[in-house]
Amino acid sequence: MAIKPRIAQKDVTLHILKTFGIHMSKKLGQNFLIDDNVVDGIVSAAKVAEGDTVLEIGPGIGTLTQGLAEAGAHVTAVELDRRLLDVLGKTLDGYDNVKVVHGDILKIDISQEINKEKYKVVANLPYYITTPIIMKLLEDRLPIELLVTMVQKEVAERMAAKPGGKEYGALSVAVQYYTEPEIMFIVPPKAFIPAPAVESAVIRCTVRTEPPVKLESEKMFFRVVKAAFAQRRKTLANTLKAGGLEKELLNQVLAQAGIDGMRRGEQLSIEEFAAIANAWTNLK
Ligand SMILES: C[S@@+](CC[C@H](N)C(=O)[O-])C[C@H]1O[C@@H](n2cnc3c(N)ncnc32)[C@H](O)[C@@H]1O
Repeated sequence: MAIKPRIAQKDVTLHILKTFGIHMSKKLGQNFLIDDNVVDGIVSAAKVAEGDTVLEIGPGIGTLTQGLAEAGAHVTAVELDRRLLDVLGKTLDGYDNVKVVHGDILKIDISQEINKEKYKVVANLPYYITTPIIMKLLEDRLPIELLVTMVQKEVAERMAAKPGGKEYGALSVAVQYYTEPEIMFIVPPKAFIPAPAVESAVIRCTVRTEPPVKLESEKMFFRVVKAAFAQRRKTLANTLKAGGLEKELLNQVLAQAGIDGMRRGEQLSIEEFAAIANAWTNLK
């Protein structure tokens, strides 16, 4: 296995970009890591051990990939930007535990690329599609045990938010339904080139083996959550009606769930959303 000069340094990254004539694409969310400590921090947050299988999304020029490979992981790295394939061929040359796949993570069939009973996802995500990527990985119920991702700090706060605050929303409920999220550390803009306008955070989401609530219908649960947060300022009674709950059933559903219809979605726990969804499913 090759041990090379670390890519996560400003001068090394600039040299590689210059050599290959690469201008970073804002459209593709290209902010490359130039801080070695951050790469090491991500690898250790993901508890990467010899022999682990890791899916990396957006390897860029291979900065984090190198850290993962040196920790002994078998890495499958999916990169959309064709221009970076030549670069990755060079920067990852000699690592026999890395496979680079050219494709769009939102479109490829991941199970075709990784055929393992359990794997980890580790990525410095392109910020323009953070939420669709995370939701796809979770909703597709891939055999992922852990997701460790760099995201905008504000998105990490929304993912990990508890009821009651303005950060708490449909993303919080969905992420916490599938996983147990923990914000691991905050990363300043200067850890990247180009420096993004916002702070970032590394969040670790441990995928649950059992859902945290018992549901009659998962579809109904997400319908209720979506309705409750579609108009955050309105009462639950109003948002549920707007979400299709017939007026005649509304009071029965709320009574059976033991929830006051004057409350707002942002105050409800996952258990309370589940109670409404189960009551609605039973009474309809
Ligand atoms: C924030 S950069 C991270 C690069 C590198 N991992 C690092 O930490 O320096 C995001 C990477 O995702 C790639 N990317 C953007 N959209 C993608 C998509 N839909 N599928 C796969 N990769 C994508 C970008 O080209 C870029 O290399």
